[in-house]
Amino acid sequence: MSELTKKLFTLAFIREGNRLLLGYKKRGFGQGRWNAFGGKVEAGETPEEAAVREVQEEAGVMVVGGVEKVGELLFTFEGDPTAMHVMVFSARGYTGTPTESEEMKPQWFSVDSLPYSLMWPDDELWYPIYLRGGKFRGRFHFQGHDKILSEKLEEVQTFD
Ligand SMILES: COc1nc(N)nc2c1ncn2[C@H]1C[C@H](O)[C@@H](COP(=O)(O)OP(=O)(O)OP(=O)(O)O)O1
Repeated sequence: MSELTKKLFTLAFIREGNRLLLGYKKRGFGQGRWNAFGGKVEAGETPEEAAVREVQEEAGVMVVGGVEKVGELLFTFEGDPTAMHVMVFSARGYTGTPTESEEMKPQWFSVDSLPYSLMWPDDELWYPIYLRGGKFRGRFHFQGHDKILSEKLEEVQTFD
């Protein structure tokens, strides 16, 4: 079996009570889907620093008080030797007004009516854990970008 190369990404949430800020991805990977904010971790950055930077670049708001890690996900795609290792964070606070960027169009959603049919198919499996304050670790193997062939998801207390 061939070796997988793992690339590190972030995904970060801005949440205010019962509403969650998502962005409509206008270009690139995941184009046409609503998602949290994130991208590649650059050389010399910690995942936390990358998460804060991506939120600022994509949603136009500044994270205040840092980010808390809430999840760790591994995505693999049939026929693709590169796995996406995604660290999921929740911002402790933010300042500023969400503003459309070249990559994302931000919009607030009620946590009770998230647009799951327009999001990645894995999201409706792990979002409920995040939304009730839990932490999780999961892996999802895709055929194309629409079909999950296999999955493993667990709620965890810590990430050590
Ligand atoms: C496969 O399922 C996925 N579900 C969810 N919810 N999010 C995913 C999934 N696969 C990837 N992602 C996330 C991880 C990252 O936040 C983005 C992809 O990052 P992107 O390619 O946009 O990285 P950037 O550094 O912003 O890229 P460019 O600046 O080169 O456009 O999707």
